[in-house]
Amino acid sequence: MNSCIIYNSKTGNTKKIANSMAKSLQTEAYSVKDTIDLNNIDILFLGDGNYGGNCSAAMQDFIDHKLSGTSIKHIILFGTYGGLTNAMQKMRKRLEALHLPVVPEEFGTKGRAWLFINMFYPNKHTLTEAALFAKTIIKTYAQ
Ligand SMILES: Cc1cc2nc3c(=O)[nH]c(=O)nc-3n(C[C@H](O)[C@H](O)[C@H](O)COP(=O)(O)O)c2cc1C
Repeated sequence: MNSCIIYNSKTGNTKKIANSMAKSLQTEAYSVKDTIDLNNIDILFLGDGNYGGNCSAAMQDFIDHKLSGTSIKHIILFGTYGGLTNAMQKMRKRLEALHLPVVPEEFGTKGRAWLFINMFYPNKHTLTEAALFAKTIIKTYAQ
């Protein structure tokens, strides 16, 4: 089964998580703004930050216009946030509204925001957790 990691990241936190997952799966992480060939992808990891309680406009556009009609079998959400996971919840609702195959498991973690908030996140520990999460997902769904 082929997997792919796609993220949006305005200040770099979600990108770090995406890259850690990619390293553990020996693949690459792509920005949502890249031109990505979604053919032959079975498992898609999709991640973003939380910006005012929602994911980015770029991610909203990607979900709404790029995923329907592909043969993706499982979509796994991940994200970073200052305090709340509501952007991930909105991503999930958006995917579900389009009947896209988002799985229950997700990975969310704190990301550095505004000066001293979550100053040391993501860190070595959370990056390792993200890598382990990605590996567990592949074991679960790549059958
Ligand atoms: C413009 C902006 C708005 C944000 N709004 C929220 C918010 O409403 N709730 C929250 O928990 N975090 C909020 N944050 C914090 C980010 O979600 C957090 O720093 C996240 O790790 C950013 O991901 P990124 O570095 O990949 O862009 C905001 C950050 C920015 C820059």
